[in-house]
Amino acid sequence: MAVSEVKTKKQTYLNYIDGKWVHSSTKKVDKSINPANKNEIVGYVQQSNEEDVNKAVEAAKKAQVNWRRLSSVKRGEYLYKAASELEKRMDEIAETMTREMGKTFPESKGEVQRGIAILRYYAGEGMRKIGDVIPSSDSEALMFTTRVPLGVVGVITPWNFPVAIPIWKIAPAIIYGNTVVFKPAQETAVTAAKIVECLDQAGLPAGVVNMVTGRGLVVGNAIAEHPDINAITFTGSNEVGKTIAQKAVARGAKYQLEMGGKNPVIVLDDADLDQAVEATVSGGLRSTGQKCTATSRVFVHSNVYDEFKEKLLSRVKQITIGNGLNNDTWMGPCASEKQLETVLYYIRKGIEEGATLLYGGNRLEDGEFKNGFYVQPTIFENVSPNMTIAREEIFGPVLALIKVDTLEEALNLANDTPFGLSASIFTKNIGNALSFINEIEAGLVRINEESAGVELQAPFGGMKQSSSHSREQGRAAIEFFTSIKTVLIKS
Ligand SMILES: NC(=O)c1ccc[n+]([C@@H]2O[C@H](COP(=O)([O-])OP(=O)(O)OC[C@H]3O[C@@H](n4cnc5c(N)ncnc54)[C@H](O)[C@@H]3O)[C@@H](O)[C@H]2O)c1
Ligand SMILES: O=CCCC(=O)C(=O)O
Repeated sequence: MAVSEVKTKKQTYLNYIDGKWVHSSTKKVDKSINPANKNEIVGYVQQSNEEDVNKAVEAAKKAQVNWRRLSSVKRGEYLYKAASELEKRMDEIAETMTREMGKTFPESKGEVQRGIAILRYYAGEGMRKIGDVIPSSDSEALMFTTRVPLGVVGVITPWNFPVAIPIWKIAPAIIYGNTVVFKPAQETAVTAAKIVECLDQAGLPAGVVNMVTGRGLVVGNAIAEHPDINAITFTGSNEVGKTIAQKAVARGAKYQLEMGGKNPVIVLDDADLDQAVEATVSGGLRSTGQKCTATSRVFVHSNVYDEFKEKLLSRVKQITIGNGLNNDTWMGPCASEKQLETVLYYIRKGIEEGATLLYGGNRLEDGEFKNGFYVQPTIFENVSPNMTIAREEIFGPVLALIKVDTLEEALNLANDTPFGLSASIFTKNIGNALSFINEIEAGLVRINEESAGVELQAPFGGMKQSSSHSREQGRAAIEFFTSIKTVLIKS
């Protein structure tokens, strides 16, 4: 909700433009609230407009030349310092993340640790090679490739990994010599401001990273359309991603999209069922199912279906739900009321379309849950491939069990989706594992491991409509954030 001229003891977080913390031109702020208790305000964040984006782009453009002329080794030193700043504030920032979007404190802390490791990884990247010598057909010539930054990069991020995703975009962008205009999800803009504080504390030159918070339709759109933003890296929904791609193409900007998933797990009859159950629960329900890599569809071989189902139900019944700051909470609330409504919509849809609700399905509203956006972990069976819950991304703690008789049937059904982000199989048979690796349409292929979880040094991204076919993280990031120059020198 927009609040004008708020007078409050809660901290108001500002935009960060040209090395300074500044109010937005609108003088309006949004409340960032705690999904575990909607009456708790975590902070106020700027509700910015196009004018603020213009100022940020101007600052980023001005900073770009000096930044790109600095050696990448020197640029890396700023990232090492930012990592140390983040490390000093690990608990505080993890707590803010839990308060702002609900994931449990240990998960938040793990994510901040991941952010620190990403910063250090890309700091080291400043010392790695950026080109190759290629033989020329002219024996008198030297031919090689080098890489140059793209210029100003727009970074647009979602709320579900409010530390890791911004850092895995901003760190490679700046190590390769780009400057950044960063627009975090408004739901987690306080956490984002704290990351930017760490970059500021690291002494990053003014204008290298700028942050403008606000609504997607206003600030995000202004970034997508700005003629001086040379590239946009976006993570979020398919709906928004596609509009950004169209706007980028229309003005010749480079773009990168990481979007949704409908991630399958296949459990064959030779699987270790305890391992498969644990991975399904962890991959599907941690972070309240709000990961693009979350398990959503579980294809179980008919020979072990009943046993798997019983084990799964008994494990899910042990899940403790509550405020993510409580030590004994395993699953926190949905990140927002909107997200809770989306999850409840899909649960209703599943029931209406004839799936069998095996467990959960309800909002929790009594006692400690009264003011939060809590939903039970939910399991459906008798889900047919054409049902909405088998086709659309839910982004909540909902699993659909589907019985199959063969690996081939499981693969056909698993691939029957527009998405292709992550996929797992549980089997002890190497032949089945190899068939899965070859046939599954997913960017992340996991054998006897949950569908969620990403290693920062490895390429990350999806096939089909889960991504724009590029990859983030690890060395793969260089492909998006730089342009290749092929140089030929002759005396
Ligand atoms: N593949 C991945 O790596 C990955 C990771 C995390 C989340 N996601 C996806 O993100 C979605 C959930 O996140 P969300 O609800 O924040 O997504 P979203 O698309 O609503 O928002 C993402 C970002 O885009 C901004 N935005 C919204 N409308 C915009 C517009 N018209 N123009 C420009 N920017 C706009 C938002 O303010 C936010 O910063 C899910 O679909 C999930 O699968 C994907
Ligand atoms: O939500 C998308 C990112 C997924 C991720 O980082 C993970 O699965 O750990």
